[in-house]
Amino acid sequence: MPSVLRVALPVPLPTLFDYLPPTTGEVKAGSRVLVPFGRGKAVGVVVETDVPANVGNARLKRVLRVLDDAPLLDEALMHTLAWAADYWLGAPGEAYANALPLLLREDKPLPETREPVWWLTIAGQSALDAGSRRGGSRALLEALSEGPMSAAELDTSLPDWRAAARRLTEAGLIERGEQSLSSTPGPTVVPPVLQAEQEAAVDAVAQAFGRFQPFLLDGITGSGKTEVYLSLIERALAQDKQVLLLVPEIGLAPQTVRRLRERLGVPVEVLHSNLAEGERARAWLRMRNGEAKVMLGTRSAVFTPLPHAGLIIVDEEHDSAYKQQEGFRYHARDIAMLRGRALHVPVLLGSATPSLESLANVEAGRYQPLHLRSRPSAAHPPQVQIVDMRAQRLEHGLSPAMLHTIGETVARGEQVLVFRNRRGYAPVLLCHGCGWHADCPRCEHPLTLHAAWRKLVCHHCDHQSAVPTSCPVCGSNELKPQGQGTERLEEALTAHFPNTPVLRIDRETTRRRDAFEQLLGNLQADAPAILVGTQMLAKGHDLPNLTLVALVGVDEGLLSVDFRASERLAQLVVQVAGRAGRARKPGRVLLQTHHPDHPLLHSLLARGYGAAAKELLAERRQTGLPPYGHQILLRAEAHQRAAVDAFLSEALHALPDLATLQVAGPMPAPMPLRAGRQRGQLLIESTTRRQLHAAVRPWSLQLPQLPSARKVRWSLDVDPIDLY
Ligand SMILES: Nc1ncnc2c1ncn2[C@@H]1O[C@H](COP(=O)(O)OP(=O)(O)OP(=O)(O)O)[C@@H](O)[C@H]1O
Ligand SMILES: [Zn+2]
Repeated sequence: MPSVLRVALPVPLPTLFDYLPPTTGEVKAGSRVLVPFGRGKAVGVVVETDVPANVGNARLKRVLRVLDDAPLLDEALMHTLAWAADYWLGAPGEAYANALPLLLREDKPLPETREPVWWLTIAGQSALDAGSRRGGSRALLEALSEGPMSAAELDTSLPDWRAAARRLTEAGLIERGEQSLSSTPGPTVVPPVLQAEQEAAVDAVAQAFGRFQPFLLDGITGSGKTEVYLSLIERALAQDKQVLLLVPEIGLAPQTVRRLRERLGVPVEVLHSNLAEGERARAWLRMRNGEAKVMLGTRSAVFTPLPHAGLIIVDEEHDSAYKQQEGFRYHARDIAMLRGRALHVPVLLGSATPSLESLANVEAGRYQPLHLRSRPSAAHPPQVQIVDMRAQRLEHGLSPAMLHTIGETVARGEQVLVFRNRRGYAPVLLCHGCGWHADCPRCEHPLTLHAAWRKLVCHHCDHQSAVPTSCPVCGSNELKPQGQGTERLEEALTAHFPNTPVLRIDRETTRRRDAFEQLLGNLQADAPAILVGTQMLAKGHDLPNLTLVALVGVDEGLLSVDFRASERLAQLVVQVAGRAGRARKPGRVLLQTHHPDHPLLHSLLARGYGAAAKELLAERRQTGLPPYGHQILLRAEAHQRAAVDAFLSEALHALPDLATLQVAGPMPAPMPLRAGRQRGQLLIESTTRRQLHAAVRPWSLQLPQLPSARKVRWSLDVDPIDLY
């Protein structure tokens, strides 16, 4: 057998591919290579070198070109990726592809790591003096008249600058060049003096520098977790080490970047899906080269190379955004742990509402707990009060008590957050004559009415249709919106409080880049306002004049069949409530419900998240559910129900019949039809992870060979967080 290179290619197949090495030169694991693949070419990552081939000589092809002289992915990262691909039972090639920004998965030279900057040309200066340009172009000329600016700077000061930059570059009025990052000013903000508990947390983590140790920083909302991160980042920087800070959402990034830049006085790299590909690749490479020290990013940033690793931080570690829901279905919190272990650095998870998984890890002694129990800048965390909605006359879903308190708050000149986790005007359009309601034809789920768009929209598959003027069944024209979405609440609150600005913040109003920041920027710090929004508003924002949080319509979470629904609801309630009273003014939280006696609400409100989480954990232990039991979910979908059933039953037959495995299904998915596809699943559980993997790993390789596998789309989800 000839010795070959084993290469990961970005295809959804459970294998690596063998290629003959190039005729000259040496290739190292972690380097990218261009190889012939199918009828074309592909860029892959060399996983192993000098291994005996798995296939016969005749079928082996030779690598076309080696793209990297030195490995792009270092040994520690390669090791983590191999482990992760095996654990999540993904296609290994997809795991390696996830680790690289898109631009680095192409057959192109590595981009320059210096940041592009724009400056005025002489012609540009004259155009500005002559006042010959208007609008965005003029704004950009004016901004650059002060001196060159980088993309990142322009992003913060002139959100819509890109189109103008293109026009002005073409007209020769501005020019693009590159500048290295050394010219960042030092810190501009003085850190607060840490409180004793913050200090203790910082010391504990700092003492673990240089070795792997997981920590869970369990600190109430507003307790200063971010200050703990900042102080630790400073300590790591003082030792010339790199830090990776993960946040769950892009929405949190701009605020946090600003806070980091002001405090640390070093360049802070950013990596999230809203960036241009070039910027993502540059940020990744600057960390890889060691030029940059701090990386702030969302889920996929967990793969950032850290040649001088000092610390990994996962903020809001309970957030489900850390789980990738397609392709390589990894969990970034778990990858962070793997990386910490491989790099010998501490990993700090932080949350006001830790996941039950992390709490169980503390209980088992695997994670060291750290606590922050008070708010340094406020007297008390806000109290949550229940508003019983039963038998109340509701005005667009708002009870009189709720409206009254909102009125009092804005009359004092303070701000209110009305939380409703549903976009649109109303979740259902119902015929008052016969009871018909508008359903998505592709999902058989109610369509959401969007009043401003005059459309019915499916929130599961995006199917859209016109709003009927009369009922298609009985012809009645009494079609009534049922229930409230944020759009309807905005309308109702605007009508009820005509003199107070009402701002809606949800996926629709924040579609544009930076819209979220701008909306919040429009809030005057000392003036009254009502914010209406979805969970985008649940976390990470500090609005000092916000003193009332009103939660409406969280009852769905109390009634859900998903075993994680209670945990999610508890987290959401506590996080949203945490937005109230963060500065000196005391905060209040009202929760409006039809189930005032629900046990979860009771323990949550009477004894707090920690106590509620303990009860939920006890239930999970009793029922053998995660984190005490372990699950792998096989999902399948097809246009025909019969194809789904056939595949799942063949899959079930192929599964070894072991006493250590419990199998549920085949069964329809909780949402049996979605976007016109029939969906089904098979849930495999075991009390030990090892046994579960030992059984499922060989089985997963059999699945593509099953006769019915070609007729369905299927996927395996290890530790699924959504069973739908
Ligand atoms: N030691 C301190 N002294 C004074 N103010 C502090 C101190 N630590 C934090 N703060 C302030 O308290 C507020 C909340 O802090 P921070 O944003 O770090 O909390 P957090 O725990 O990350 O919040 P959340 O989880 O709710 O987003 C901020 O305005 C911060 O500047
Ligand atoms: Zn649909």
